[in-house]
Amino acid sequence: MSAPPYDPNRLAHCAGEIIVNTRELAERGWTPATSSNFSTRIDAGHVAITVSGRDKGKLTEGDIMVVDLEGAPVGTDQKSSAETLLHTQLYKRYPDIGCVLHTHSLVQTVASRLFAGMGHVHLEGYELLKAFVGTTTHDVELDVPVFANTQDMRTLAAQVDALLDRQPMWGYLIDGHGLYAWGADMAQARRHLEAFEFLLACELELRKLIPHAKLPQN
Ligand SMILES: CSCCC(=O)C(=O)COP(=O)(O)O
Ligand SMILES: [Zn+2]
Repeated sequence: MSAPPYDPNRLAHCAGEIIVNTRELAERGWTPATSSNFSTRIDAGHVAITVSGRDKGKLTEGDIMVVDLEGAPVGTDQKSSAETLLHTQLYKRYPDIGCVLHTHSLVQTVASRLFAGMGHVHLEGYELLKAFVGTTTHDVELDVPVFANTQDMRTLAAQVDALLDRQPMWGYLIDGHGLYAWGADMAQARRHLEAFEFLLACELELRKLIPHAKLPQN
């Protein structure tokens, strides 16, 4: 049997990191009904990613596989996440990106529905905006895009790419679906994911407390 085109020790490290972090996110209820998918970069041309359809709260090493940056399986006939292209497009575009996380929390899903018509969720004035790399003050405005859901990942990936050409971002929502967030490594991607979750929850809570508040126009 020939040696794999990546470092197996690095794959084992990536798989361990995905398993531990995914279990923690699953315990929060952010990965219901086998939803969500997770990946980390192995090297310049390979990504460790969850196998499609697995219970993300019960992942073991056999539930993590390798794909190349085109999303094709490497050294396995397992089927990678149905949303693999949404991961690999980020690794391909940004050599410094090391981790992509996708979850389906209640907050993310409700916010995606509420703000879909606007095309984004407008955030401003929150101290927690400083959790996003490159933001050093609360005094900034951030629009979290909301894309229409589709089963056509090539189309969605092209839409994400087109927006990334115009606006840097650390994550986006998909309507009625969930959130994508990414970062240089697992810790940074998790920080971004948790910041999005908290800030979206704040926006939903504000609308409960002030039911007649106008949704932002921008
Ligand atoms: C039952 S969840 C529907 C698919 C989805 O949105 C998801 O995140 C999980 O898909 P995967 O193929 O990565 O398991
Ligand atoms: Zn999903």
